[in-house]
Amino acid sequence: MAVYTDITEDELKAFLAEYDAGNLMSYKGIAEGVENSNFLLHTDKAPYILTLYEKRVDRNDLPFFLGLMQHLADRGLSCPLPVARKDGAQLGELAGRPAALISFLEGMWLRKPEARHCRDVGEALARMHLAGEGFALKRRNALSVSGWRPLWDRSEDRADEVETGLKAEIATELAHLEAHWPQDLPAGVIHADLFPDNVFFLDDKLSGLIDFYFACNDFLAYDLSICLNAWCFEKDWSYNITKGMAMIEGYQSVRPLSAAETQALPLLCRGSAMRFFLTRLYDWLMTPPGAMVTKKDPLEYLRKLRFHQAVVSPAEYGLMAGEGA
Ligand SMILES: Nc1ncnc2c1ncn2[C@@H]1O[C@H](COP(=O)(O)OP(=O)(O)O)[C@@H](O)[C@H]1O
Ligand SMILES: N[C@@H](CCOP(=O)(O)O)C(=O)O
Repeated sequence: MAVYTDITEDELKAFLAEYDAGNLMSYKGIAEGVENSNFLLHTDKAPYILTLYEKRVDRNDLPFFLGLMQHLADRGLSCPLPVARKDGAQLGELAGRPAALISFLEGMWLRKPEARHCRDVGEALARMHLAGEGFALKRRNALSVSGWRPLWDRSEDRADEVETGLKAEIATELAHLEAHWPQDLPAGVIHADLFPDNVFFLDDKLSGLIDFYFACNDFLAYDLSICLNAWCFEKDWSYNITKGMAMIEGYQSVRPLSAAETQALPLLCRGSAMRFFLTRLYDWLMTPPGAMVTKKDPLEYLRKLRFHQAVVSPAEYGLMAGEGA
């Protein structure tokens, strides 16, 4: 559950008085999510999402996230929009936290995505990459290769509590990734967390993307590797090549991959598996018992990482022969 900060009706009414968003009729905390506190509000005008940004989100990054949603929506991408206050600001303060009112996006996330949904996600990801062009603000990816070691340093001593031998295995993999990480691939604004819970579908059609709070500038193909990891494995951690093929095909129908991106895909998939393994491991070890958040299993990403380590050709992800040439 992710409601870290509680709010009173009076506080909320005072916050809403700064907006032209109607009169409050009801509000409730949203259980899903990890990073921030989210509430669903109904006013006599519309439903809204209220997000209180918690300590892991740097206040200085908020203009990037909120500005990006606006930029993408202006270019036709379906995503939530920050609602401007009467004074024009997109950000206010509530219960001592930076807070924003966000438009409500209709739809639900898919618990059991199929290959055709993966195709839609690939296509939407590529559309997002194109729509991100020209966005003036920049944000470095703090969770790319240079960010992994500091994260690992904080967990490494206790890693074997999660699985015996983990400490040595991850140390070797991290050194490999640091030594071989690509230097020069097409880059731009990436979502960086486009997991199934961040993609909404309505009547079996993709209705929009949410949760831009890890968005940053990085290699575009790295974002695709994150989606392959998040969408194309089964519950037993086996890779579903039909889903992978559909996702890559959807992506390439909008933005074809270059030969360099295709060649880099296995390594990028290893890297993105490492990234989610490390953040999950850290949370797994550090979150106090009883915290109101559902911890995610780091071992899921260890199994995925091992799959990628055994990949010898990008074709194993479902790329057709000759693609990306
Ligand atoms: N704009 C939105 N429209 C509709 N529902 C939303 C919207 N933003 C968030 N939600 C709901 O809140 C949940 C948590 O939001 P999310 O942004 O993923 O949180 P976090 O950043 O804390 O992980 C989502 O799974 C969804 O149910
Ligand atoms: N997608 C990440 C965790 C971040 O969760 P979100 O609710 O912000 O999408 C993971 O699965 O480890």
